Amino acid sequence: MSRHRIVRTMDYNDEYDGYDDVYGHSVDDECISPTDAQQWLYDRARGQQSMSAFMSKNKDIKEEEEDEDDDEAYQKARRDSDNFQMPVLDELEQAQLSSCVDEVRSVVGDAVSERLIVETSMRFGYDIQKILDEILNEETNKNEKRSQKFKLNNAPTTTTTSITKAATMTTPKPTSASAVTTTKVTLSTQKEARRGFDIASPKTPASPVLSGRNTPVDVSGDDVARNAANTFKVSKDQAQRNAKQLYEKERADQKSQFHMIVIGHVDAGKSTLMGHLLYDTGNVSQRVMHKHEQESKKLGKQSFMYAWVLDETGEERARGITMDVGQSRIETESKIVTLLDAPGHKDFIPNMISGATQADVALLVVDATRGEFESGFELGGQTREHAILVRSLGVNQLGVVINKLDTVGWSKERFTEIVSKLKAFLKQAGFKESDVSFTPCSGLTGENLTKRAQEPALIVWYTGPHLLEVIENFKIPDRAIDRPLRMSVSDIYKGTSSGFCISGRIETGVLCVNDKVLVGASREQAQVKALTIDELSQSNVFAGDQVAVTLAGVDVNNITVGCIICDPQTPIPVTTRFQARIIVFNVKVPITMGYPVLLHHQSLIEPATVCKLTALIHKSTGEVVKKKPRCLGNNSCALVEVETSRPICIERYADFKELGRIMMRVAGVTIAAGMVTKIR
Ligand SMILES: Nc1nc2c(ncn2[C@@H]2O[C@H](COP(=O)(O)OP(=O)(O)OP(=O)(O)O)[C@@H](O)[C@H]2O)c(=O)[nH]1
Repeated sequence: MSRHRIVRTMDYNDEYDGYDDVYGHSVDDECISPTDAQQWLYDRARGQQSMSAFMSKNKDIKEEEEDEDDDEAYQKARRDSDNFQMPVLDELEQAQLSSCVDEVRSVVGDAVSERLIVETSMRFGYDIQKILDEILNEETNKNEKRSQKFKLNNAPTTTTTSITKAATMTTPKPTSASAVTTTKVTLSTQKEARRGFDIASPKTPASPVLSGRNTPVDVSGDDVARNAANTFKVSKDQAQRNAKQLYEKERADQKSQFHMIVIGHVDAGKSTLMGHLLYDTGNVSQRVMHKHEQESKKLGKQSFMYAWVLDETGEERARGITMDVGQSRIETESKIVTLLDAPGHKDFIPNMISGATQADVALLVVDATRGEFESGFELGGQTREHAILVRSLGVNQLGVVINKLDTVGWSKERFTEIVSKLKAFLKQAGFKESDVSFTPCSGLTGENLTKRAQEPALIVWYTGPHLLEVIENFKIPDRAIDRPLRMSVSDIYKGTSSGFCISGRIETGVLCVNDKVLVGASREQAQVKALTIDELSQSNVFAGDQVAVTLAGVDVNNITVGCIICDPQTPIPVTTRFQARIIVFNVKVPITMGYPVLLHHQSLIEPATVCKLTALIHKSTGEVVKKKPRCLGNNSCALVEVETSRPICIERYADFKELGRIMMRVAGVTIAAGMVTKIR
């Protein structure tokens, strides 16, 4: 079984709309994630040997100087707050008011008086958007006046920095004494001023969430212009090729293929289920299975013997969790299915996303054990987040596996309870009822995997298909074979012959040996020397295929994971700025202008900022509800502009659905998903 970053296809006909209503509830997580903790907490393991050493290293940090005007404003706000008497309200209004005050405070910090927040909240009927608008506008006006006064007083020597600084307010400071980072909302009237806080670039090391990923090489505008100015000559054969005809000729008599990702909360039993399925379908020999059994027994981990088929690394086996996407293949009567076993632990969600970008369909595995389903689904687990992520990435067929039913005595009631909860959620998440199935099974005992149910307690109420039939019944998504070539690179490695290899998925079009292609944002030209699928040499590969390509004529340093290979005759746009329609679903601090994020696009992870909030839009109708909102909270739908630190290859969703989807993550949490509407 191999392990790598794999492939995806999707149903191009299906629209993105209609599943966004649930985003607000999707990925709640009350606990602090390890990545958050890293940001805020003192950590001995990070080389801070002792608290005294830590303190002495940091003793030179100067307290931030406050501008006199800021100080004056702050003192005024304090006096105002100190003298303010809370109005007498009934219980309900009191609760509305205090939650409003808390939320406003989390955006504006301490520099605004309690009186102003309370009065504005009551004036605007506790509508948080209007209240923030009013308060922030008022502050901006004040700052404008202040900076004009400042300009008059300092007319000849005014500098941008001094004005920006005069108008800076600090937003919620972490309560931990050891916290060293401050989040800022800048109310400057200067256009070029940015709001937000710095995040580590993925270039900086070694968080597990970024492992194995590269960001694009730094491409200067000159390089792009020079390469774009080149005229790319392709052969007559490449220029005039009829991709559909070629596909018919080559693939008509072959079994259709698709990629299936297996997702779900940690320990739901995904690897065990897939390992057992592979064994029962004859894809794992008895000898190998016996070896896993003996070795896992020695370590006292026999219950993981099937999981070991896909969890191949020592660390995964020792920890009993999947860390990267494991890949394998099964053949059914009419189909060849590539299985992608995703990690369930939230620290490895970027790996799961990378796998999901390559999947055509998904199996969502849930643990039926009492308490376990609830912690995966209701208590901030990954069941919801995974389902929403795969849907955001275009997967629209979902097989739900109600697993470990042996732990609840094959109870029909438990099965029905779980199905009804998931049905409602998945519908809101945008899955059509007809594209979702529910199958009871046990990955450990093998019940209902490849044979119809045998277990007496199950057959009394279940007569439906077994898991292999469910997989067999997935519809093959349309392949965009007659579109221009786009291939997203998910891995780069040294080939056996000359040149080097890239692997990834052909998103659209066709690619043939000897074709000329453009590589990544630098648009350097390269030639295809060889093509393989599952190590078998090919002359032509098509949309939907996961391939390895040997390239020549290009500098390996100009290719990175996440970059796109395209057709020289219709190159992919390269940009640092684009507009997207996003749905915000899990932000601790509302998104304001300058909000830093990690942008996920296919396998690319790139630091970016939300540089403009263009409009709040209605989730269902798409109408503009409000132009230029000041901030975006959970569950809001908006048009925003995103700026990346380096040029990236991206498409509009309307042109290439498969390359027009994005996701934004902050501190290990997915905060928004959306689609690209304009490229600047
Ligand atoms: N009783 C019972 N236990 C199961 C079943 N399936 C898996 N398990 C146990 O659940 C534990 C976790 O199984 P895994 O297959 O590693 O779970 P996973 O979802 O792949 O875990 P991650 O990939 O790390 O998220 C192991 O101890 C399995 O033996 C089942 O159907 N019944």
